[in-house]
Formats: sequence, C-alpha cells, structure tokens
Amino acid sequence: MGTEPSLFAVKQFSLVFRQYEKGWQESKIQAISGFNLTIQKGEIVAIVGASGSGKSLLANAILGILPENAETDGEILFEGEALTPKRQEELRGKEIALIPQSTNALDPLMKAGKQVQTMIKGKNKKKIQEGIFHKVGLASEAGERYPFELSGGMARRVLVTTAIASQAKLIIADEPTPGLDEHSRNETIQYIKQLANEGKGVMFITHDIMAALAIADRIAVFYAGQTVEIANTEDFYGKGEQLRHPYTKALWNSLPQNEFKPLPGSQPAPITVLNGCAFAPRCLKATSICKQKQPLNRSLNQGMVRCFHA
Ligand SMILES: Nc1ncnc2c1ncn2[C@@H]1O[C@H](COP(=O)(O)OP(=O)(O)OP(=O)(O)O)[C@@H](O)[C@H]1O
Ligand code: NI
Repeated sequence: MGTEPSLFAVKQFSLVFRQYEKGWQESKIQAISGFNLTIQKGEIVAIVGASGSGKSLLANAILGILPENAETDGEILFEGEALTPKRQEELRGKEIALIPQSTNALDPLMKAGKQVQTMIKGKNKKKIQEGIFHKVGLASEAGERYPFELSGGMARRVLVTTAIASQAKLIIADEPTPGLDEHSRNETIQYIKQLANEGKGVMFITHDIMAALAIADRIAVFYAGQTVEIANTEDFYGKGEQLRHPYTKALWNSLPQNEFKPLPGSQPAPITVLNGCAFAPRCLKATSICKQKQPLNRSLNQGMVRCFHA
C-alpha cells in the first residue's frame, strides 16, 4: 500500500477557448481553472454544479474529445501516467468509458445489441451482451431494436450497458439520469453503484444532488469552472452546518426537501475576467478581500474549500 498511484488524478487543470472576433481581436473564455481531483478504484466522486459550469467540458477533456479551439493546461493522469492525446485515443472506450450526456450518442443505424457488442473483447459477444442486458432489466429483444425504436429510458440503459460491457476501469457518467422516471432513475444509479462495487472508479456528473448523495463517496462542487468545495457525502445534513463553502450550503438549502430557499443572482459568464472570488457577488459572507483576490484551494475537515471565510 501507499506506493500505488491513484487510478485517476487531475492536477491544476485549466481550459480556455480562444476566439477571434472580427478577425483581429482575440478573446479568451476561461471555462475551467485550477481544477484538482483524484479518484481511487471503487470510488464514486460526484461532480455537481450549475448548468454551464464546465462539467461536460471536463468529461470531454478527460476523453480527449474537446473542440479545436480549446487549450488546456495542467495534468491529467490515469494510473499514474499522463493522458496524452495518443493514450486517450488508445484507452477511450476500453480502459476509460464515457456514458454521454445525450442519448444521441447512440449510433442511429446500428441495433442496440450490436452497439454494445462492439465494446466487448473476445468471443461470445452476443451471449455476454444479452447477459448484461438481463442484468440491467433490458429484454433480449431490445437488442434487436434500433435506437429510434427504444424509449428514452431504454436508450439510457443501453448507454449504461456500453460502459459495463467495456470493462473500463474508469467510468465517466455525464448526467445519466435526466428524463428518467423515478424507478428508472433509481435503477440507473444502482447500476453505477454496482460498477464501483466491481472496483471501477466513477466520475458521476449530475444535477441531481440526492442521486449523488445516494451513491457517491465524495462530492465535488463546481462553480464557474472552479471546484469551490470537495465534501464527503456525510457532510450533507441538517442546514449544511458541516459544509465548507457558502455556495454548497446555498445549493443544499435550495432543495425542496430542505428549506427550498432559492439563491438569487446567477453564475458569471465564462468570458468575465474575475479578480476576486467567482461567487462573491452572490455571497452573504463576502468582504472586500473576496472582491480583490481569488481564494486558493485549501484542505479543511477532510475535504477541500476555495473560500477565505470557511
Ligand atoms: N466550443 C466552445 N467554445 C466556446 N465556449 C464553449 C464551447 N463549448 C462550451 N463552451 C462554454 O463552456 C461553458 C461550460 O460548458 P459545459 O457544457 O461544460 O457545462 P456543464 O456544466 O456541462 O453544463 P450542463 O449542466 O448544462 O450540462 C459554457 O458556458 C459553454 O457555453
Ligand atoms: Ni453538461
């Protein structure tokens, strides 16, 4: 013990888009900055945060499928080795699998069963695929259908089965539950939990905080392209007394089952150049330093926070 590297690690990762306006002026959009995270074997780390905070970009950066005008900095390590573009291509769909945000990712011209079979190595592909379908409650005949013949919930399950079939060690699930009814949602998160129980590392991107709390070991909270907090699942209770960052507390207290208290204002657009803390304009605790300086990541109560006042 101790010497084995983390399954997955991200160190000081940032992502900017360069855009040229009117052919001359170059503008930079800072989509992610100073991001740090590790995921161990068998661990589920949830990424929660507002729409447009950079979660899918992070997923795509790990898979090496970013748009051309994206520039990245920092390190992404898989089993202790840098994920170079060459390695990303080799490992994609094999050691690292994505459950994409949209069911449009299914090939419309290939039957569902066939698509899952392409992820399986070795012999007996059809038999293995049918076994996996059975495991997630998909009838064998669903394998004979084209994606347009599947319901939304079935298509989502097929996406989950592709990740199971891949034998990947790291699964990135980008919002696998929206649009599912309560029953299918619960089942889907249980499959994800099962993947972790089999020893896979999982990055679970979601808007559904209750789903994250149901299965994740740790929760990373994204705000305007930065992690403002990494909390343990047990820290989410009561009025959020144990939570470290004011944004996480506000997110928690805005849930219907808690105080249902909305957080006024909105996240700054990525184009905004920030001097101080990105959350300061909405933060009740903000003081003058928060508007002048960016807080750095620091450890607190077995988690991480980016706030001067935590
Ligand atoms: N190719 C691009 N060029 C410029 N900006 C982009 C590009 N792709 C994404 N962005 C911007 O980067 C930000 C982060 O987008 P991203 O899709 O990662 O958000 P997200 O957190 O996954 O949101 P959601 O929860 O809605 O899925 C957004 O503001 C988006 O407009
Ligand atoms: Ni997204």
